[in-house]
Amino acid sequence: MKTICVLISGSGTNLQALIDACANGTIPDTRIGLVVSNRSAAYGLERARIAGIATFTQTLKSHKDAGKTRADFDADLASSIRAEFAKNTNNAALDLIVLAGFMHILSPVFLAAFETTPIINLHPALPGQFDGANAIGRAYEAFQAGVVSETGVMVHRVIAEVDRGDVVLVERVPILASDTLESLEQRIHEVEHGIIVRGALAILTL
Ligand SMILES: Nc1nc2c(c(=O)[nH]1)N[C@@H](CN(C=O)c1ccc(C(=O)N[C@@H](CCC(=O)O)C(=O)O)cc1)CN2
Ligand SMILES: NCC(=O)N[C@@H]1O[C@H](COP(=O)([O-])[O-])[C@@H](O)[C@H]1O
Repeated sequence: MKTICVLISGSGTNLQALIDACANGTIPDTRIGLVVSNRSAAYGLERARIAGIATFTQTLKSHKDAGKTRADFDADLASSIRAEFAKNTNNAALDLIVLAGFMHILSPVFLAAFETTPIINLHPALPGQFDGANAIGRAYEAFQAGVVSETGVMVHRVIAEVDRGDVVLVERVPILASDTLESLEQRIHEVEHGIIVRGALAILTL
């Protein structure tokens, strides 16, 4: 049995895709041992609770209010993940960390704490294009400006440089002249829900 940890910040539709894939065997012999959010209002936390998955929340605001730095946040996040994961999985091995819409840039402090655990991220852009937040909106604007003719979604390994880790999987997504930002977002989200499952499976079966 493989055991994974999923980090989220929002609605958790990609988390739900992973929950469903583990439940229906698309990702065989695998369970999600812990869901972690940096936002207490993330609906993905409710999705986890409905699925009977342990959750943990740590917000940057709470650390800043306590006079702590981003480095403190990342160090505390790493140690909390290890402790909460062990507590909720009976000390299972942590086989994979998946960033599923996790909107916090992880520092080398965090990455060093998990140097033997693969960490992957879902990013709604093609490699080398639109790194960072709001990638879909920037791709849409670039299309309107005639700079790009398509966009995509990738799953990549997480390194210190944001969205520049080795690509695990990538899928191109067309942008249509008739597209609104909302229709493009919908098309991209549908691709995300598949590629995040295939990306996790690719790493778990190495
Ligand atoms: N070290 C890494 N950390 C993260 C990566 C990565 O590749 N390396 N991927 C991101 C996910 N992501 C894009 O895929 C991303 C998310 C958020 C941001 C960002 O600018 N975050 C701001 C806060 C934004 C907010 O709270 O709304 C910040 O961290 O200050 C950039 C890229 C996850 N982390
Ligand atoms: N840089 C990463 C990034 O921008 N991720 C974005 O966060 C959303 C999370 O949705 P979800 O909470 O419904 O899974 C995803 O749709 C993805 O586009």
